Amino acid sequence: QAGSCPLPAATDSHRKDCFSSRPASTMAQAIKYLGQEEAQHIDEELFSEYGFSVDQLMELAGLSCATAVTRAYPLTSLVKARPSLLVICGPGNNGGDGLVCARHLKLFGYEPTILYPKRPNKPLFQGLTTQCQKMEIPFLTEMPEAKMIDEAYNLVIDAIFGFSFKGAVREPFGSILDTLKKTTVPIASIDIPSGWDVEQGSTDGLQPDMLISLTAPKKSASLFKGRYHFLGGRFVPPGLEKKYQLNLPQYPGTDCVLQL
Ligand SMILES: NC(=O)C1=CN([C@@H]2O[C@H](COP(=O)(O)OP(=O)(O)OC[C@H]3O[C@@H](n4cnc5c(N)ncnc54)[C@H](O)[C@@H]3O)[C@@H](O)[C@H]2O)[C@@H](O)CC1
Ligand SMILES: [K+]
Repeated sequence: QAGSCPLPAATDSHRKDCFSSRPASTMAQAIKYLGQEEAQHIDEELFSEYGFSVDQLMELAGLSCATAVTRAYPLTSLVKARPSLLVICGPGNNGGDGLVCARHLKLFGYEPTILYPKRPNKPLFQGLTTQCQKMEIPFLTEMPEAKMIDEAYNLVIDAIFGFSFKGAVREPFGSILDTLKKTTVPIASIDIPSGWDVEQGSTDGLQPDMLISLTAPKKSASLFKGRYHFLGGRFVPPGLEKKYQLNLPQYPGTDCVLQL
């Protein structure tokens, strides 16, 4: 995609935003797709060397995800009478991104419902859960059947596993993913389609309609076949971008997401 604007329907002002301050040599290089270990190293470095806290980056990541969802599925485009969404959160930081995303989507006028079956006993996740409860976001006690999900929700947000997922899926997430595979409603996956190998993907796994890659896409993202691939997590310091040769495209203006 050398020299082409990453925005879908680029206006002249968008083009200017995309290209005005980058030298031609940088624009020509493709964005890097990260391996699992590399993604984990970047993560560690952000917290150690660069002094960020998990809460900070999770807030920005979750806000990016909520913003990307509003771009791909604006309120006016939803087919059901109510702007209902199901957000499924896993046991790690990907699940935390899901909680933040749900809170912002509520503020943006959507009606999220959360399924959060394995909750870590840590103040960060307890706080994020309380924030959602105080925002009057309902929490389900069990995974609904596929038919019920198709009837009740416009979209499922998959925040189950991110770049630390490894091996065979353990319960209750195996059954949850099996049910999700039977749904027809669109799925928006945060960072990785859950259940996919971070580098190799999965031939019989979820096929999300949307993928929101955070920081930089992971290798499996090259196998994503859905309609919307967004980049979010606009928090990478230039020194870190350079060290890992991420070749990130320039986000337009003050936006926290861009469509790849
Ligand atoms: N550095 C970054 O770019 C940032 C990453 N964030 C998010 O953090 C995610 C990574 O978070 P984590 O490292 O906590 O890991 P994940 O959220 O990817 O998953 C780890 C959790 O899943 C469980 N798990 C792993 N394999 C499993 C299996 N086969 N069956 C069942 N459970 C399994 C682990 O026990 C652990 O509880 C990213 O994908 C992204 O969504 C953001 O929150 C903040 C910034
Ligand atoms: K995910």
